[in-house]
Order: sequence, then C-alpha cells, then structure tokens
Amino acid sequence: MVQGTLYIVSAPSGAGKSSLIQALLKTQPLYDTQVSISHTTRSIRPGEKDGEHYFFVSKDEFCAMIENEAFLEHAEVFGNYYGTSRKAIEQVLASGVDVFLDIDWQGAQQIRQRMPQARSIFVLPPSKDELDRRLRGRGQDSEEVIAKRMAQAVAEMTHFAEYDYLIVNDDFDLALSDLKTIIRAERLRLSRQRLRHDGLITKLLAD
Ligand SMILES: Nc1nc2c(ncn2[C@@H]2O[C@H](COP(=O)(O)OP(=O)(O)O)[C@@H](O)[C@H]2O)c(=O)[nH]1
Ligand SMILES: Nc1ncnc2c1ncn2[C@@H]1O[C@H](COP(=O)(O)OP(=O)(O)O)[C@@H](O)[C@H]1O
Repeated sequence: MVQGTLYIVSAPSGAGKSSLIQALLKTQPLYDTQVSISHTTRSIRPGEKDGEHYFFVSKDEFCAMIENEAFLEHAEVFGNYYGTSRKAIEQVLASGVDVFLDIDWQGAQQIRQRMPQARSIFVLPPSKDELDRRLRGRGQDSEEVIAKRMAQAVAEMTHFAEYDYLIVNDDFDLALSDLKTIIRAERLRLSRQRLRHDGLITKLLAD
C-alpha cells in the first residue's frame, strides 16, 4: 500500500483556506482525500457542528490530550488551543488516503520536523482590504475577534517562504484549480507512481 500524502494548508484567517479545502473535497472521493478534524478549545460558531468542523473540548480535556501525547502537533492561536490527533492521521495515511491539515504556521513547523515528506501550501489573499472584507462577510466573528485576526494576519504571512507552494486566492475557481494541480502533480511524482505501478513497470522492462 502506498502511504497517502499529508498536505499542510496555512493562511491568514479569512484568506479562504477552509472554503478551498471543502470545495476540493467535493471533487475527490473519500477513499482518495480527507480533511483532518482538529481539536480546539475555542467556542463553537453558529452553524458549526461538533465532530464535523472541530472537536470542541475544554482546556482540561485538551491538556490531558497533550499529556497523553495524543497530538501530532498543537499550538495556541488567537488565545485558543488547537491540535491534530496523531492516531486519526496515521491510520488514514496508512490506508493510502491523502490528508489535509488546515493548521497555522506553528503547527506546520512541528509537522515538517516530524514528517519531512509532508507537502505544504500557503494561501494568500489578494490584498489586506479584501482579507478584512472576507472576515466581515463571513459574519461569524465579533469586531474584537476580527481586529485580533487582522493584526495576526501579517505575522502569519511572514512565514509564507517556509511552504512548498503558494496560492493567491483572488478568483476562487482559479485558486481551486491551482490546488487541484498541486495534488495532481504530487500524485504523479515518480516515487509514488513507481510504487503504484510496480507490476506494470516490471512487465514493461521484462525481456
Ligand atoms: N496548529 C494548529 N492550528 C490549527 C488547527 N486547527 C485550526 N488551526 C488554525 O487556527 C486558526 C484559527 O482557526 P479558526 O478558529 O477555525 O478560524 P478561521 O481560520 O478564521 O476559520 C487558523 O489559522 C487555523 O488554520 C490545528 O489543529 N493545529
Ligand atoms: N476567492 C474568494 N473570493 C471571495 N470570497 C471568498 C473567496 N474565498 C473565500 N471567500 C469567502 O471569504 C470568507 C472566508 O473564507 P474561509 O474559507 O472561511 O477562510 P479561512 O478558512 O482561511 O479563515 C468566506 O465567507 C468565504 O466564502
């Protein structure tokens, strides 16, 4: 079985990474691509479902998971804790499915250290004004939360060069097409193709 590829996707809040990942998943079968559901201590937003967008847990529960080494990575973002469950990811990757992580730059650094074979993608907004408009347009955060996220946006974006790929999410369809192209190219990498088509290659090279 060829291991799935782990994709890290980061962006300043509001740049559109969740929308891009969700749109991508609609075009891919579950046996090919899945998104990791993180644990978080942040409050649930209207419209969000526990176990679907996040596993919403208390600080105590989160700390117990850290102690039990249940996280592949975890970080504090905007005053809340977020983490990726180790077990869930390892099982899915082992079954050959590609997994997407929607995580911040701190989590991305931890994953790169532990799993250097992971690929990383950074999503940029076309401008700061547009980022502000998208955060407001989402209509889910208070003025205070939006101000905090805008202030953090520049700090997050200073890490763009640590990523393998950059996508500017101006026209949504174009950005989605870039994302699909990255995945297609990664799947066509010689090492993965060789493993997948070992039988065929053996036959083709036989006398
Ligand atoms: N390190 C890390 N960051 C995460 C995780 N889950 C979400 N994040 C990041 O936390 C930030 C805030 O996420 P969220 O509260 O959903 O707000 P949104 O990005 O504005 O939708 C984003 O940068 C996410 O990428 C995780 O498991 N680990
Ligand atoms: N290319 C785009 N053009 C216009 N609006 C967009 C685009 N991409 C995303 N959005 C909108 O911007 C808002 C923030 O997107 P979201 O995916 O929640 O961002 P993130 O996950 O990066 O915080 C949402 O209302 C989404 O519909």
